Amino acid sequence: MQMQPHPNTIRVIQDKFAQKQHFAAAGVPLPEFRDIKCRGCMEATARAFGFPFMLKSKRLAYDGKGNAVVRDEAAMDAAVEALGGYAQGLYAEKWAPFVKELAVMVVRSRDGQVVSYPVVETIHKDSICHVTESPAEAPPQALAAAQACAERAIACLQGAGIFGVEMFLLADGSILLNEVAPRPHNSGHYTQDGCQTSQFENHIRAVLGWPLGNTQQLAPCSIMLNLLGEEDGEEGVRRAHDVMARAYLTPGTNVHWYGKDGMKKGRKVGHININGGSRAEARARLAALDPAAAASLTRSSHALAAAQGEAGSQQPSPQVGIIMGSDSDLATMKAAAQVLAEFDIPCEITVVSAHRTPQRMMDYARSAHTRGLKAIIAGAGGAAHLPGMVAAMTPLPVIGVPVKPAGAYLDGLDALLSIVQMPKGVPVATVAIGNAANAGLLAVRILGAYDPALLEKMIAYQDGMRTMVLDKASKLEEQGWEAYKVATH
Ligand SMILES: Nc1cncn1[C@@H]1O[C@H](COP(=O)(O)O)[C@@H](O)[C@H]1O
Repeated sequence: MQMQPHPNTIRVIQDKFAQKQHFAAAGVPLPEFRDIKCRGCMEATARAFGFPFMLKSKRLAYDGKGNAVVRDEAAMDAAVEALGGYAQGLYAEKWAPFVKELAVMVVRSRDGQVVSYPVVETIHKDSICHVTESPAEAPPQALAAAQACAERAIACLQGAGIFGVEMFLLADGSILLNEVAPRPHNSGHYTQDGCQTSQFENHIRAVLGWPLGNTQQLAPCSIMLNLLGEEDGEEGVRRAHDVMARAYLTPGTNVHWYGKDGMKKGRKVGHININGGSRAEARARLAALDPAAAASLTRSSHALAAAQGEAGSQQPSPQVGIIMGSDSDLATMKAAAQVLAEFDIPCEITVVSAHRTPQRMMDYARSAHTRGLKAIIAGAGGAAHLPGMVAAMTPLPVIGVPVKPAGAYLDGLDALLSIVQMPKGVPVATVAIGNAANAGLLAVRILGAYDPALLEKMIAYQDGMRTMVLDKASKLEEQGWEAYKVATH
């Protein structure tokens, strides 16, 4: 016999205050909340929660609608009015100082079986979901807590179908449930191309009483980019089409265009799903479509690192990327890394070949600025196209190092000319053949222009160089040219 949904289900789900009371009774972690019926309730809430606190409409609230931040006493009446007055049905929630917003799609069968999808991070723009990334970048314990919280919340409801569970990740790694949407949800759109069974299929399966589908993610990282109208009318359509045109050129990418009538600023008109073989690859692909969206993920990574006390527990993020066409260039290129180490500048170093790994070069160049790099040092020998091609695809400064490979016929002149002869519009700062140390020093100067402490170190370095030359000059003058021995360095 198939179970029917409980007759109260719709009421409980649509009334968010009732829904939260229900979750609280089931022990789901929630921000503190209270019913708001009058001005006196608002004043009591302000005393209990302090400012700011959230005022929420019990019904019909989504995409930032039906929510108001109450920042101080003077803002109380305006917030109530903005949500339609006390008679509308309001409740207040204590402010949750979250590090990230997480979400889990949970599917519940008619007989109460609950299956969940991976935990995603959601990033909002003007209170509308803009980007999701799965799996969310968060400590494993926090991911497990979010998954358990979402499943527990949905298990205690009585409806069948798919539910979007939105949560807050706090700085101490704990989870609070924010909202539950009883329907396919934006934070589950990635499942269409990123998981074994999409949220839509699982919704139908659950409602019909069919077996629930496998929720496993197919790629190591899946990102969803919402296409939000950037402008009203034709200009908005043109801009959305520009993003889609780039998506069609980007591997691992699927475009979903809703074909809605008309275009309005801020309106959801489609979404793009991106799969990547790694988080870095998926983010690089996103950066090729929408650099600002990719930057929002980078900012979120930094916020998490800061919350975890990055200084003590983790490596600082690299400021300079050193790349080279082959590991055979390392003997030359390591001088750049040595200089950066001398100046305490964290760097990353790897092999990227313009000819042997062109896709890797594109991914690297396009994601570099979103990952927090400030400059790139690129070295190669022979037909050394790496620095120029990277410069074509990154807004960061690129310093080229012409390498003279062992046994080369042209003594590195081929590499020098390949790197230095860039067309107007795409600059590569080129150092002398084999002089990777100078590339390192130039990177230090670029960073130092905006970092007074680093600038001081550079001044000290130059002072040290001057003192060293003056010492040598006086020794040469003292000892005479016949006795003087040139120190090797
Ligand atoms: N131009 C280029 C593209 N891919 C590798 N190279 C360069 O080819 C030279 C020889 O590489 P290998 O030693 O791997 O044969 C290296 O200097 C390397 O930068």
